[in-house]
Amino acid sequence: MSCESRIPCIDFSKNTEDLVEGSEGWNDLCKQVGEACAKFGFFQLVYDQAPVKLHEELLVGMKELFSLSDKTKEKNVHSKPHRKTGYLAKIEAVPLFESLGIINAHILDEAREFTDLMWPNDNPTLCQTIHSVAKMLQELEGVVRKMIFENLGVEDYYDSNMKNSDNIFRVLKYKAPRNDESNIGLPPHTDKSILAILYQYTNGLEFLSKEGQWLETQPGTFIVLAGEALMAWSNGRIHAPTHRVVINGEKDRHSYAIFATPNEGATVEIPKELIDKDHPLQFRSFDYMEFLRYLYANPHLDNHLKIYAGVEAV
Ligand SMILES: O=C(O)CCC(=O)C(=O)O
Ligand SMILES: [Fe+2]
Repeated sequence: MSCESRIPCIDFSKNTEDLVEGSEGWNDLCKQVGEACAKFGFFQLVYDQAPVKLHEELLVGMKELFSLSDKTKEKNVHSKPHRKTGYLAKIEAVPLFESLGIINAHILDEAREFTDLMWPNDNPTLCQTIHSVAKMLQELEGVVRKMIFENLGVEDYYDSNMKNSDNIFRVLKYKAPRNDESNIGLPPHTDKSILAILYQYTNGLEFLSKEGQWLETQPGTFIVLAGEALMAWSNGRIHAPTHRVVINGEKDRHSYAIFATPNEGATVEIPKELIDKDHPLQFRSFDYMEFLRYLYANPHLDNHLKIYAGVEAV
């Protein structure tokens, strides 16, 4: 799989040894991942170990899922304050967009709870598919996070950081716009999560480069992107990129993603090792769920994190 040349592309499949911690390949990947996350905040990830069949099965299941009645999909109520764990649709600002989120679907019982809710008569195939994909992405996210921490020299924080996070697996659908509708599937935004790993079946996801250009990504590879929780935690060393979704063509667009986020009660606190004369403290410690509550209570604001937890330079 080739990548757009202006976008960092990191190959995890070249050699299985590369994913063995401490190997030469691992150290090289840590550097590539760390640099891409600092400079761009995202990269395309080649990971051939992901069976093509799994993406195809999930797409079939996703279409089945989205064709259920609204009443059924609305049963997937979000766990507060994470709106993204529930059913999101019919939002005025994003009329083409629809999504269903499941918290910790890498745990089989959680995936089953979701499919049982949608299909009281069972859908064991989709339950298994969701679980397998979420598990693969959850593991992959853990590897990427470890590489970032190693590259920043703060790997001692890795275990507690992982322990204090959850993941949200989401399937997303964007209706093809009618002639009189805008083709913006999701307007420009930054994610509030730690890291997301996303797969798009058709193109449409675009990133704003630091130079102000929109960069298109290709379908068929995983895309890793950093969110504001990681940007803040890293004292601004990791970039949380602005991105948007544009619907090209006349077909509905589907994607799926895992979003790692701090869990209930978790505090985002910058490690002391990442604060120095050249990198003064940018954010005070904050409770992540409280931040989300603030965010949802103030939808009219921009730059929530800076206002909520930013430390003025002295
Ligand atoms: O569907 C996509 O490609 C992107 C979704 C996204 O950016 C989000 O859910 O935050
Ligand atoms: Fe996003």
